[in-house]
Amino acid sequence: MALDRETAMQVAAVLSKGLPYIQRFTGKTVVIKYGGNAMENEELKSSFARDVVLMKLVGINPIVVHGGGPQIGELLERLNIKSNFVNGMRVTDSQTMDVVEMVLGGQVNKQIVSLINSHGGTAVGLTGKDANLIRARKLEVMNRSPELERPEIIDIGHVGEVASVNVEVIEMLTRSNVIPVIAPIGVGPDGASYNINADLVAGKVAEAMKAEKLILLTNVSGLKSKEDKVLTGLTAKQVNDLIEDGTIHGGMLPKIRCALSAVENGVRTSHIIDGRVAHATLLEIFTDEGVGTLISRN
Ligand SMILES: Nc1ncnc2c1ncn2[C@@H]1O[C@H](COP(=O)(O)OP(=O)(O)O)[C@@H](O)[C@H]1O
Ligand SMILES: CC(=O)N[C@@H](CCC(=O)OP(=O)(O)O)C(=O)O
Repeated sequence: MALDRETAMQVAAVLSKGLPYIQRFTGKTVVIKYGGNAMENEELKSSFARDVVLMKLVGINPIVVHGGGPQIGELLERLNIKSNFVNGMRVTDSQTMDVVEMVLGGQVNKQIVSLINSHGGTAVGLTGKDANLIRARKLEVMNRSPELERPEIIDIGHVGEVASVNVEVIEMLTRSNVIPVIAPIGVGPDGASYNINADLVAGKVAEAMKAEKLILLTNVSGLKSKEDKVLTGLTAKQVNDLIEDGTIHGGMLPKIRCALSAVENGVRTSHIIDGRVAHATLLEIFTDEGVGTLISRN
């Protein structure tokens, strides 16, 4: 479609403004966690896929780790299977694990792969089981209720944490210009599947790949204070205080913990941003208008 001269000039100006950012980030790895809550509608999903394709074309290595909590919840409900969360983690019995694997490894993963490919990228979908990409161990959750004499372990079933990431497989894909799209399912020593919170997987992949950025796309405008203000530039101590007084709870707990851990373990910056804003990823990378909460090493 031909543009009028004024619009064409604007496009040229915008592209030119992106140059310093492209120079800064080309050759760098950016891990993007695409949360199930940020997959609100087709338009948003499409704009996310276009952003990822554009990043790859200007020499950035995007790695997508996706969630799908609401999508798992929907199918569980249709199947009349009850689901509970402890500390932001889904209690996962064997039946629930089957549903998690179907929804994350099948439905959600392939949808994202297809979208990226339909916009001209080359995406390949994997779960942590492919080439032992994500080795997992059972996650132990402690009940520290003051009513107990001593903390007790709560068994939340087939829920895992990341034991290791097979960096070579990711590098092999990115070297071949492929965009890896990873579903957060880990494999145990005995070959069993583990349901892992997608933020945890994204954080560990970012650490293992020594990523420049970890971007966590969610459905809020950032980490918020009690007064509902978006907070940025937080220290580990401030974050712990906010957890203790209950300001940070639910799904934000694993998110903020892995954002902190990532910057403490070699990732330059972590960002918790609003995935409901169209082109949120581009705004974060190619402008100074980064939206949301920034967590950096210093
Ligand atoms: N202090 C906080 N600031 C912002 N969101 C918070 C906070 N504490 C809890 N939350 C909740 O965390 C949710 C984001 O986590 P989650 O639902 O797991 O999203 P995602 O699917 O993107 O991982 C928000 O929608 C919000 O309800
Ligand atoms: C253990 C655990 O809670 N796993 C998550 C995995 C998906 C996920 O993390 O999805 P979002 O990022 O969309 O929340 C779950 O079962 O919902």
